[in-house]
Parts: sequence; C-alpha cells; structure tokens
Amino acid sequence: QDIPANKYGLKVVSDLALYQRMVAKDANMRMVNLETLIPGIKKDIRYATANNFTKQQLYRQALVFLRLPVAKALLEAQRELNRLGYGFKIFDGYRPYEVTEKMWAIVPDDRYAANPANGSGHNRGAAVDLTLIYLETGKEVVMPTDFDDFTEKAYHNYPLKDSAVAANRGLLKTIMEKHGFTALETEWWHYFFRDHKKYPLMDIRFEELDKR
Ligand SMILES: C[C@@H](N)C(=O)N[C@H](C)C(=O)O
Ligand SMILES: [Zn+2]
Repeated sequence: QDIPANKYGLKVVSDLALYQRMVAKDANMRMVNLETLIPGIKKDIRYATANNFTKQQLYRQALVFLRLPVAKALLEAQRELNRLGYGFKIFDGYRPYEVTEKMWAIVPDDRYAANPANGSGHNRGAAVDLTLIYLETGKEVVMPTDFDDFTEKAYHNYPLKDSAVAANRGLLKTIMEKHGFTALETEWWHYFFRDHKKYPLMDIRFEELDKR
C-alpha cells in the first residue's frame, strides 16, 4: 500500500479508506476497541480530560484502541494476572500522530515523549501505558510515581527503598515481558509490543475508527 510521507519523510496513514484497505489485506492491522475484547477492562484515560501533563483535553472519547495481536496479548496477560489477584488499568493505547505532535511541543524530551520526527509506538497501536489494580478492591497498586511523572523516579532502574513498590513494578514488567512486550527504561508504565515497527504510524481519530 502506498502511504504518503509527511514533512519529516515519515509514512503516516491518515486516510480511513487506506487504513481499511490495509485491514482487508491483513486482519492483524485492525485497531480493536479493547473493551470489545476485554469487557470491563479498567481505564483512566487522562488524555480525554485536562488532567494530564499537557493540561489540555487531547481525545474526545475515553477509548483504548490497539492492533489486534497487541490486544490479544494483553487479554492473555490479564488472564494470568487475574489468577494472581490483579488486573490492569489502562492509561493509553493507540494515540493519533497529531497528539504526539502536541505532546512534543510541551515536552520536547524523547526520554518522556516521542519525537514526531520518529513517531511513537502509540501511533502504531503497538504501545500501551498501564498499571496494576487489585481485583478485589479495584484500587491501583502503589507504583514508584504517578503516571507521566517525567522524573528519574519513573525509571525501571531507579533504586526503591520500599520493597513492596519494587515488587509491584517488577510484577508488571514480568507479566508484560512474558506476553511479548518490552519495557521503556524511562517510564515504568510504558510497554512496546514485539515488532511494533511493522505496524504503520497512523493519524486517524478514535471517532473515525469507532464508526460501524
Ligand atoms: C507521554 C508518555 N505517556 C509516553 O507514552 N511516552 C512515550 C515515549 C511516547 O510518547 O511514545
Ligand atoms: Zn506510552
């Protein structure tokens, strides 16, 4: 498929018809609304509110889309977590490219936000931001920092005095790695799915993807 290049020379799919043709050719390209695969999955989509580091509402809908194989891997990981008494809470999945541009304008530091000249794993529907909750109470486990805390305390190698918090961070990493995800060293909440670069960057809004 011929994907047009943007001002950085990056191929970004911004046309719904093109995306649909790609899905028709390869079902693994489909962006799945996570709730259809994991009904009741807990979410805290701060980018659909002004309560995020940009202080702007970036999404009109509090939805999570991921490519089909990524969503399926997350379902398997969630099943395993459930057996241990935990579940996931999702902060973000697929993120339209235009949102990455807005984030970069505020935090131009690629330890914490993707440079639009490269694009983000989120723009590919192949990265997810998430934490753990206790199944019984629905409450989040204590992690080293809040989501999108752009300090060294959010690094995986940050030495933690509290062994329970270290165990929580470690459990999330162990489960995610077992199911095909790789951690971002500077953000405990961010995971890439395997071969994420094989999924093209996209700039299509949730409203378009969610049309039946
Ligand atoms: C902004 C933060 N939640 C995040 O996802 N950062 C990575 C580096 C990204 O933008 O891809
Ligand atoms: Zn992320």
